[in-house]
Amino acid sequence: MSEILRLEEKQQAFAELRDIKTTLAARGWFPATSGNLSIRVGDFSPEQFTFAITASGKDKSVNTPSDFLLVDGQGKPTDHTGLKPSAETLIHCEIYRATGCGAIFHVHTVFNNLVSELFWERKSIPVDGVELIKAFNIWDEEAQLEIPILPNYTDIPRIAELVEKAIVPRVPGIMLRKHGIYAWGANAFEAKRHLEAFEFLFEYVYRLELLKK
Ligand SMILES: CSC[C@@H](O)[C@@H](O)C(=O)COP(=O)(O)O
Ligand SMILES: [Zn+2]
Repeated sequence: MSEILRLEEKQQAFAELRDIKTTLAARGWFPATSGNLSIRVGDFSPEQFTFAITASGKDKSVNTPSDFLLVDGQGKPTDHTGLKPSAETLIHCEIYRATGCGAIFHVHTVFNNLVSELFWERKSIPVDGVELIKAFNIWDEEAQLEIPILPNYTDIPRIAELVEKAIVPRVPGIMLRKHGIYAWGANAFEAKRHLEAFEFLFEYVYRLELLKK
């Protein structure tokens, strides 16, 4: 990739990340510095790719000149920078490698944490026939989904190694138990639509469970 093209693509990815970060922060989806966002830049092969990701530990409700950096497929910074990539960068690496997607957004919310615990023994969150499933481009009438849940190990590489096997082809997301959702898409627009659909469905599933009791 030429240096000029790379710089342009990097700046475009950083600008897109800033916009989505601002929008999601306004909803309160990054409490206590939680959450991370990434957008892939340039060519992709499972062996080699680059993406822009949020720096670790930042207050994601504030925009600064040092919020994002570029990393490679191993999660290592590609530029000289004092910034540390997200502590969860290796999970992004594995999702990109397994899916070839273009953007990944991760948030912690009370509803996603609650349903991850409610359905932990099942290892997936069932969603039955809700219209918003169509946001995943699934058009079957009364479609049924199972959103996979992985354990929330402290050691991120231990989680990363489970990602590829856990991915369900038509479900663009993985939940970590009592932690949060990773949602992805072909680009930032699609990843945001998927993330919003997941969060709607988690609140629906949680409230339905309460009503059934
Ligand atoms: C501060 S609690 C959340 C973190 O432990 C982590 O799960 C998270 O989502 C944010 O980590 P970060 O390294 O800023 O990307
Ligand atoms: Zn997290």
